[in-house]
Amino acid sequence: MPLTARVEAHKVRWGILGCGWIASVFTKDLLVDPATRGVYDVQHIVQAAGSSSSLDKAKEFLADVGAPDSRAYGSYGELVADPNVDIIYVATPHSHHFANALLALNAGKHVVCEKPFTVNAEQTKILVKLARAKKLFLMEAVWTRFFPLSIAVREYVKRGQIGAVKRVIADLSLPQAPETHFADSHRMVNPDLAGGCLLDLGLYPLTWVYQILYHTQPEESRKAPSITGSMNLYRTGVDDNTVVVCTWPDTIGIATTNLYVATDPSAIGTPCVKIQGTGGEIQVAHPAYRPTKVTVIRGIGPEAVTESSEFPMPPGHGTHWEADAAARCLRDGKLEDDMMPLEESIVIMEAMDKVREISGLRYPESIESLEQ
Ligand SMILES: NC(=O)C1=CN([C@@H]2O[C@H](COP(=O)(O)OP(=O)(O)OC[C@H]3O[C@@H](n4cnc5c(N)ncnc54)[C@H](OP(=O)(O)O)[C@@H]3O)[C@@H](O)[C@H]2O)C=CC1
Ligand SMILES: O=C1OC[C@@H](O)[C@H](O)[C@H]1O
Repeated sequence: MPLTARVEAHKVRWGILGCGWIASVFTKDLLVDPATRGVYDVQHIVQAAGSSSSLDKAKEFLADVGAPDSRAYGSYGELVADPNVDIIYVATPHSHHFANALLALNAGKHVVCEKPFTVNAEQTKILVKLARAKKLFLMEAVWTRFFPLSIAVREYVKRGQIGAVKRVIADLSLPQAPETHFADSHRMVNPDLAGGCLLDLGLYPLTWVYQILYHTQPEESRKAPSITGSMNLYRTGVDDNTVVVCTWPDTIGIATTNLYVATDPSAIGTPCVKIQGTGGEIQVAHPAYRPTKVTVIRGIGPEAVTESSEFPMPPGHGTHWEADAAARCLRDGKLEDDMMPLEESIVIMEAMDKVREISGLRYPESIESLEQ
């Protein structure tokens, strides 16, 4: 038994806001015994779930995920008012994150909010300011950052194992031609729900660009890059093909996303992230949001040494690591997590704002609104 097992685990009581697909994945992950991933210092309790549709939906959700005895609510307002809930997980469409996170913070709850944090950077800044004023924990749920694989890759880069990184190319393209995959009302392509591939999928290649080229820098010397980019717009007006170019003084990151082509067309684990240094390259196998394999190529040319490492997923889908990180912050009285700092969420939101501005993609005023 590990030494840490003797210390009582810190228990965190979660309230799930919105009973859709990712809420189900996340809640099931909360219910996985943390010991199965070597975690002994925190534990998760699914205290309650709230649905804006109906009480029955919340009850069915809880029964389906395996928490039938947890408290069900037929509104988000009732959920955030539950005194037995410590932290709210916001799992609604992009368009609703700002209002839902505000609701939870104003009710005095800590918040983990699904990606992208909000529709635009100004909304994120308002949430950050409010959370700080109320001394509440706040985090964007970019689960990939918390994977042991991501931590290892950041370490390789920091230790200079591939020399100076001169370029990161990252892609998340899923062949889901919207004409055949999504009704125009679906959250992926519906402007009223802040759809489009940049906010939904592009956030992952951007995550790779930033967690390598920005996050690995000492905090005090992190600088936002200059941003340019381009988009194709689908018939509903949201993007279905986007490129973001992030330029720092001595390195460049390119993040791409597309709803028609595939990063990994023959499903052989094609690299979705290429971290290219003066002394080699790190390749992360598709998919950028849930990778399990990394290849490090040391050297360049015939002498190069190639080594692949697998990072098998422990029981669960993989969103549990971000939950563990949030729980530790609550235990330690920290208001944000070092792996997904609030300032970095803002910088990435600003990059997405910039490309939307260049390409003329603006969502309806009601959801771009800063009104609280
Ligand atoms: N981390 C990850 O891997 C993933 C993250 N996501 C993110 O999670 C969020 C939700 O995505 P997903 O779970 O796929 O979406 P779903 O459509 O499956 O679920 C969203 C839920 O939000 C609630 N909701 C509130 N208002 C609306 C509205 N106007 N229209 C539709 N739903 C509404 C509904 O729950 P109720 O009726 O109970 O209130 C609905 O079930 C997005 O931000 C997305 O980017 C999505 C997939 C994977
Ligand atoms: O976050 C996500 O990751 C996986 C995708 O399939 C999904 O659309 C997206 O929201």
